[in-house]
Amino acid sequence: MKAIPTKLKQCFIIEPSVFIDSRGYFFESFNQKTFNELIGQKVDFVQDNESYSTKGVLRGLHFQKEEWAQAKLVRVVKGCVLDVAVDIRKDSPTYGDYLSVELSDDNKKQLFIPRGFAHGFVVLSDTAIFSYKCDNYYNKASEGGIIYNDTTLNIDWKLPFDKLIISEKDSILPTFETL
Ligand SMILES: Cc1cn([C@H]2C[C@H](O)[C@@H](COP(=O)(O)OP(=O)(O)O[C@H]3O[C@@H](C)C(=O)[C@@H](O)[C@H]3O)O2)c(=O)[nH]c1=O
Repeated sequence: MKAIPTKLKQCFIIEPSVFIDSRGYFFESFNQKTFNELIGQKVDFVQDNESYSTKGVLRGLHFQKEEWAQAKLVRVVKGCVLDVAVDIRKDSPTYGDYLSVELSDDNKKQLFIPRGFAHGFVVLSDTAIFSYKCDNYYNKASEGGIIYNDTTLNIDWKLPFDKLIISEKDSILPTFETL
C-alpha cells in the first residue's frame, strides 16, 4: 500500500497493493496500522457508508461542522467517479483549492480527506457503488455544504452541467463565499 501526498496538506491518494492470480485478485482495502503509519496520523474510523448512483449523479459538496467534522477514506467498488475534495480550513495556505481524482474499480485508488474539507463526487460510468469510512458519526444538524457550480471554486466536473443529476438539497446549497 502506498500513500501519495497531494497539493493539499494531509490529503493523500492511497494505492493498495493488489495481488492478482489465476483466481482473480486480492487486496487489503483498509488496514488501520499500515494506513495510520503511511499518513502519519491516527484516524479512528467509526462509520462506513455506501451509495449507489447512476451516470451524472453528483453528490456534494458536503461537510459536517465543528465538533462533528469528518475525515473520510473514500473508494469506488464498482464503476468510476470523479472525486473532489475542497480545502475549507480557514488557516490553510491552500484554503479554497480543490483536488479532483478519478477513483474506479479498475485503478482501485482511494482518497483520504481529512477533517476541514468539503467533499463531493460525480459518477462518470453507467453506475457506481461508492464506499467510504468516516471518523465521526453522521449528525444531520451539523450538515454544511457548498454549491457544486460555485464560481469561485470553479470545479471542472468533467460532465456538462445539463447532464448532472442533483438532489433538491444539493441544488440549493450556499456559495463558498458565504462560509
Ligand atoms: C450521509 C448520511 C445520510 N444519511 C441519510 C440522510 C438521508 O435521508 C439519506 C441520504 O442522505 P444524503 O442525501 O445526504 O446522501 P449523500 O448525498 O450521499 O451524502 C453524502 O455525500 C458525500 C459526497 C459525502 O461526502 C458524505 O459525507 C455524505 O454527505 O441518508 C444517514 O442516515 N447517514 C449518513 O451518514
